[in-house]
Amino acid sequence: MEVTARAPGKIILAGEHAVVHGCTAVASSIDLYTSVSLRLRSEGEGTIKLLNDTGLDFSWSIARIKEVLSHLGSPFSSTPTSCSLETVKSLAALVDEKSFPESKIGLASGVYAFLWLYTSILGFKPATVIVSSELPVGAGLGSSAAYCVALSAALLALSDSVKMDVSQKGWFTFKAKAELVNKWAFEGEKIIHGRPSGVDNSVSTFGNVIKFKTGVMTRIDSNMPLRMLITNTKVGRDTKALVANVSARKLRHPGAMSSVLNAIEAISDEWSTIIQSHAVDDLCLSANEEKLAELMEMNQGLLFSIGVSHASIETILQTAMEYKLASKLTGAGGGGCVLTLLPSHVSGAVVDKLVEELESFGFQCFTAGIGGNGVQISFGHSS
Ligand SMILES: Nc1ncnc2c1ncn2[C@@H]1O[C@H](COP(=O)(O)OP(=O)(O)O)[C@@H](O)[C@H]1O
Ligand SMILES: C[C@@](O)(CCOP(=O)(O)O)CC(=O)O
Ligand SMILES: [Mg+2]
Repeated sequence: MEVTARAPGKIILAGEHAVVHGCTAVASSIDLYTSVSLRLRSEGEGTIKLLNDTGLDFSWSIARIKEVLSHLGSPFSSTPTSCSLETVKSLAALVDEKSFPESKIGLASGVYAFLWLYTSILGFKPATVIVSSELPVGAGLGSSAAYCVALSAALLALSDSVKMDVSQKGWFTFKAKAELVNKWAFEGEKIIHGRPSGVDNSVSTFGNVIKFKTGVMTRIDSNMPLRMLITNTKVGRDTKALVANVSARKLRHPGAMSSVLNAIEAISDEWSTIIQSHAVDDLCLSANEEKLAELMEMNQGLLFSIGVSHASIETILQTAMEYKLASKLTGAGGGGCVLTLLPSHVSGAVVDKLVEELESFGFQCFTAGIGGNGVQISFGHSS
């Protein structure tokens, strides 16, 4: 029995970090996916195997995994449950038994999340799991959420508690279980991020453009053609550390930080109003695009003030400014990706020139479809 699940990455248009502290963010799915193929194997082959296009290749015997985790009473697929610190330590011990390549040590938390989601949802069934991704990992495009969402969807599709019609052909949305997928993915994100807001797993599960505040997601019908250039600084960073640094700054300067976070929330609210409005003509559209550009500049300034920008991000902002284009970091910052708004009047030739200049610094530029599908599954399909 085999299933493949694919889940999209995301861009945060406004409100990253502030959303962790209860303020509104606006985010959109993008058409770059992480895919997870899960094949259950016969009981004779007593291992759980994880193959990953990031270069990881691990296999654990079922007997060893049971020894460490069976006291937890899994599977409990219908009850998304947090992984305790003590259990994370046990998972780390399982991973430490394998020779983990030093250069990939940042991926260890992804493997802990895998072991937690796998055993909680499927128990101790032998299987091979293959992960592949079109998303840069650790670059602000929500690779961690896409990974947790795709993993949760594939595991739930083959779990005993979910009865699926496995004869369905092609990709389809997992509507009936999307809420459950989202909740499990959030538990995986907690292992990777420490304190996720839930915006990334929600937009990856449900797709489209969303507004998100204190765990509540509202779908937004965007009536604006949104074009963004995405530039990857290729500077590695870790969301968990950046989120923790912002929380520490908030503890040191509660009054100032609360004003900054509220200002970011006002920007998110204005973003959502503008993109839902109908521009009656080109003049009105470009006025709206100018407002969004200003909001991006302000959001970036506020993100700088909470300590999550980076010299590489500033270089991109300045370069795009020479073309009168506004940018902001997206995701946790500290490196990772930057969004540059491409208003409708900007020609392909101008974009090409900007891309050439940015790539001459060693950055990588691309565009992506904004606001498409959420998680989808397909039976008997290999990615
Ligand atoms: N394809 C994947 N395989 C294994 N782990 C992954 C994968 N994608 C993401 N991760 C996990 O997510 C982490 C990166 O997440 P994060 O720092 O939140 O950045 P982002 O979500 O912006 O890419 C990685 O270090 C790893 O633990
Ligand atoms: C910084 C934050 O707002 C977004 C993090 O996104 P990413 O992991 O950098 O793609 C954290 C969160 O909302 O959980
Ligand atoms: Mg992440």
